[in-house]
Amino acid sequence: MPHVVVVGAGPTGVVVAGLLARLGVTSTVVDRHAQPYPRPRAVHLDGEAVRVLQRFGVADGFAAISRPASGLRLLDARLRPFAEFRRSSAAGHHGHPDASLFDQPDLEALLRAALPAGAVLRGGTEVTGVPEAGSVDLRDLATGRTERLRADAVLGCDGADSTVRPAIDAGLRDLRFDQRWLVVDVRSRTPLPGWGGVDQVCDPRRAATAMHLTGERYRLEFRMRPGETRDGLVARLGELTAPWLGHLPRDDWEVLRSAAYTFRARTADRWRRGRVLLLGDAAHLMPPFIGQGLGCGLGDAHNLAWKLAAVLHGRAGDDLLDTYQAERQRHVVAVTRAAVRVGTAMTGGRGVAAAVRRPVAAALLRVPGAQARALAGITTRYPPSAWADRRSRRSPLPGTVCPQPVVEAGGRRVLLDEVLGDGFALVSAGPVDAGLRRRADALDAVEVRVDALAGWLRAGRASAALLRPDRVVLGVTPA
Ligand SMILES: O=C(O)/C=C/c1cccc(O)c1
Repeated sequence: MPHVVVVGAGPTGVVVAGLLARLGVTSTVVDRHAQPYPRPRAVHLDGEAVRVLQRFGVADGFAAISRPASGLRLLDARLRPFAEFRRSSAAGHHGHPDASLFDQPDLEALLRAALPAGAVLRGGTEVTGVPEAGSVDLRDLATGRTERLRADAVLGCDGADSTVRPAIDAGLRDLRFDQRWLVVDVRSRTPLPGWGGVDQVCDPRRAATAMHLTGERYRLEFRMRPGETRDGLVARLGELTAPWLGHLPRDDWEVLRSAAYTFRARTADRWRRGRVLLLGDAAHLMPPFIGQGLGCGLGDAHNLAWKLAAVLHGRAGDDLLDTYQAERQRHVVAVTRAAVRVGTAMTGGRGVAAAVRRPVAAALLRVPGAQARALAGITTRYPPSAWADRRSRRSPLPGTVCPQPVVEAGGRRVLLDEVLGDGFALVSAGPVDAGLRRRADALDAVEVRVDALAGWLRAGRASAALLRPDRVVLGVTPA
């Protein structure tokens, strides 16, 4: 059975290992840390990312540790909202709420507990070398013992300071954003007033972020000024947090974790050398202002797992792996630029510029469709030209992700992906042409009639769609 070494046991590493195990590829997941990383990290996933967690097998577990969020608001320096991006708590396009908030330690515990037997986690272990072909050198940090492990592929999921990235001679392209922020997780016994979403305070003197995570936990973030240190700001936490916590007796709330981060926008200039590939923060860094960093890592895992499994099982050539960076980098860079736009709105301009921003942004956001465009770049859409046949190109669906409605199966109502399984799928609400069926047969696709997809197919001028294992549309029968 093919075996992969995954470097980094954060959510992206654990999820890619789990997805590979479902596809018959075993893995060793190594991490320098013996325990999950304790500093404040990701807090938000959109519905598409939760759909990846569903594939991994923890959709219900995630629902239990998260809550749907109401969306994102921009506030002025006096905390008056001037723009709002609303999210519904109902299931959206992907069958899950469009925005969910959670505490990353809860997510890491959930993922690790659900890691399938084919994936073995080894904490307290570092990678000392990634030779080109077929193996990885490891060192146990407690004993110093070294070992060479067989690896048909190596996946660098080892974050911003990746050791795999330099091993494939990848550099980082600067997408022009560098700011120091203090990130603080707080527990408050008294519920804080709020609207259930994320508040971004657009104040060039001290931009800030505030949100309720789950239960008694809240996340607050503050831009650091030049010369400020983490310890200096932590000492002034009472003053910084006063707008949110100032009305509470001091022993009503406590700081759970705090850390200073440099929020950066970067993309690796290469994501792959041979069968050594980068995922998540090892491949891209984005500021957190639209909560998309971790979701992009999970998207990388979803995109790559089925391709790598096909290559390692000998069902596809290595050139299939070329499509990984081609598809993901373009999407992630668009998301990163959207995050930088929000960050610039929060922190840029002083005096007249800051005063003008409020009415201009409010007017712009009243234009129909402007809210969607303001966060444009977030919907996954891969360029289909490389793999869509001529007939399919008349439809806008190839390259987009199929929705996930609830369907009836075996007398139960379940989410569509549960019926489609882990491979290719042919979904229809009308005729399937012979060409698409031939393609589907060659890919061993399951065929399912899904009346709940009729509206989506009709809008896409199609009666049937062939889906990849990551539910991206490969081709259609034109209607
Ligand atoms: O766009 C949304 O609905 C949420 C954005 C978000 C989530 C978490 C953290 C953030 O800084 C923004």
